[in-house]
Amino acid sequence: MSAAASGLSVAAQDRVFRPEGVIGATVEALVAELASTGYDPLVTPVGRTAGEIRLTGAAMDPKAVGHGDLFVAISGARAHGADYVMTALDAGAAAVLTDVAGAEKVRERVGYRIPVIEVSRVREAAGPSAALIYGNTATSGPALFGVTGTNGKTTTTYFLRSLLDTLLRPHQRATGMIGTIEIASGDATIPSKMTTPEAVQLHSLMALFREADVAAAAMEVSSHAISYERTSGLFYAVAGFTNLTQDHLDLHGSMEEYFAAKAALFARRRTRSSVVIVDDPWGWRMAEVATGHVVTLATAETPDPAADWSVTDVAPHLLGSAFTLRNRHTGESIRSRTGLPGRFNVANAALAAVMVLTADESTALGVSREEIIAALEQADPFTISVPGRMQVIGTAPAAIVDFAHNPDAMIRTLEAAASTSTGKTILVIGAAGERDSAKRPAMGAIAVRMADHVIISDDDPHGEDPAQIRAGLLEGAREALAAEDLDTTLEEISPRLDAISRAVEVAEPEDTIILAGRGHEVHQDFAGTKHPIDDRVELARALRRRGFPTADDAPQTDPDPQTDLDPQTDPAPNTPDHHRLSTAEGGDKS
Ligand SMILES: CC(=O)N[C@H]1[C@@H](OP(=O)(O)OP(=O)(O)OC[C@H]2O[C@@H](n3ccc(=O)[nH]c3=O)[C@H](O)[C@@H]2O)O[C@H](CO)[C@@H](O)[C@@H]1O[C@H](C)C(=O)N[C@@H](C)C(=O)N[C@H](CCC(=O)O)C(=O)O
Ligand SMILES: Nc1ncnc2c1ncn2[C@@H]1O[C@H](COP(=O)(O)OP(=O)(O)OP(=O)(O)O)[C@@H](O)[C@H]1O
Repeated sequence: MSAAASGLSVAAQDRVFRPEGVIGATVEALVAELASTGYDPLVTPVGRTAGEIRLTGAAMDPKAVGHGDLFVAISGARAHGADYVMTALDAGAAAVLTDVAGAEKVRERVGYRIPVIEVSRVREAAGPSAALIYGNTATSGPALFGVTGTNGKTTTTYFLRSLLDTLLRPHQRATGMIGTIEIASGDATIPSKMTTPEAVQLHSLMALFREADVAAAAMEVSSHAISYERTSGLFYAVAGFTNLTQDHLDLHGSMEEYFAAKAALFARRRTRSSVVIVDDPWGWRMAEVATGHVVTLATAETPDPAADWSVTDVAPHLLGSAFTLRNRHTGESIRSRTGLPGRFNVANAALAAVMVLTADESTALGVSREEIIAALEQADPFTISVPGRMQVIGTAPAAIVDFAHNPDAMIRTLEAAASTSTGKTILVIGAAGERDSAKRPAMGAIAVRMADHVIISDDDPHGEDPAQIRAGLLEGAREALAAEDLDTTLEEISPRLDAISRAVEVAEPEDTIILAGRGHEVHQDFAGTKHPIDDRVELARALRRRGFPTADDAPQTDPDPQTDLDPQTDPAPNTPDHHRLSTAEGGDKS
């Protein structure tokens, strides 16, 4: 089943993408579990048999509640979930887990019609509660591979799943994936709302995976998810770290706190093994604070010889690169490749490879080391297309849609363009509103330093004035232009559709066009109104208009250019566009 095709709302898809044979737990058992793990629960029972009520699911969004669910009502930034208890009750909620304020609200709204379990740390208690209901333990499976880091999570997760699939398919075992773009259990998929879902959904997915005989799953773990306790009660076979650079400082405050949030994933109680890229000091620090089995990986051009694994002999291979993985201790040497452009994709592929090689030592994946090496060397698991990640839309000029929306990702992407382009690099860039505004001038400066023609346009303004966001980027760009004697062409063009047309208009066949920042996204959010626009579709259309060739798998376009963007306040539920959807709930890519 593809719930994505079913036309259901996103919350409804969460509700149907559930395991069927959940034995569940009684309210009494849940209260005992929470008491024994230090949550000090207070229960408001409804009659003498309340403890016997069996909970067979859990949900945090009242619209995702199903019959027999524990409704977890949290106090959010804008509302308290308990304000919506009536919706949950109508949908069949069997008990509520909430805090003291929530318990009061439940009493006010529905009296004593439903048992209420009151704890002080609801988000933290949600994980173990859902784990008990869905029967998840540290060893219940599937083998989980978690990836965190500022950039590269989505790509590495796709690489991991592709490698796991190559290994497990011959054994008739399925794989799963949880991340920014989609959630997949074998062949069934639903679009994602968040990079890392709430704990209640994660635990439901683990049970669903087991029902679908999913032996291993790859998942992205955002720093938000760690800070908001979404991964509570989950246990990873291997956790991987890509890198740490400036982003999300509006949530974490400082790089130190951002680092600390990520570091929590690499604790022994969360993961059996950790694989850490140590190309910079943050990586080495992560390897130092990680507890349990820690494996280090160096992927830089001059790899740190102290790392356990290193990447060497990187050479061009089609649009991507071939590379060798060497183990310092065993002398093992594995030649593999990735079809995705950019040196950073070698790092992502190497991380996926070493995570699976590491799991082989500690987890019963059921495949031999020889099979893993054969897959890496011969099956090309990293030559896949990842939606909106260095996605090649045109060939002459090279025309790429990428998700780079922070300074480091921009540098990496523009470096990749410079290394393959013989002509000029034309960049379209914007920045999201209401998110980490400190990074805008830095992004503007990087743009004019590294591209030849920069078009500053809009990303998702959210509630902010788009002109003010562009001004932040322009400020950094103009300062760099003035101070560094650059001869970059700088333009400001809004709306984005015009910026895309302009980029193609000024391009020659030997040039490279990069549309950065929006990747797979298909709507722009202007103050809560969704304007449909897909960079991949619009770029393909503009290229065809000028008679330029498009890549074999570029989106097909109709002959009429998309012009007026229809305001759409309730986006299509099946768009692979969590940022736009999640914006309606208060968050997105920042
Ligand atoms: C900033 C943040 O993380 N916000 C999360 C937070 O929202 P909030 O505090 O604003 O909650 P709220 O809107 O006040 O609602 C509280 C409760 O009332 C319920 N409610 C609320 C309003 C309503 O009309 N009806 C209703 O039922 C909500 O379902 C919720 O249970 O709690 C909500 C419920 O769990 C989350 O869904 C929401 O994540 C939103 C979707 C989000 O987008 N967060 C972003 C920042 C995020 O987590 N991003 C990372 C990736 C970042 C990256 O790497 O790019 C991610 O993992 O996705
Ligand atoms: N290893 C890497 N190092 C630096 N930049 C990278 C790396 N991998 C990808 N990027 C850049 O970051 C962008 C986002 O990549 P990806 O979606 O894989 O990362 P992510 O961590 O999931 O991002 P987000 O958290 O914003 O969803 C890419 O489009 C590319 O420009």
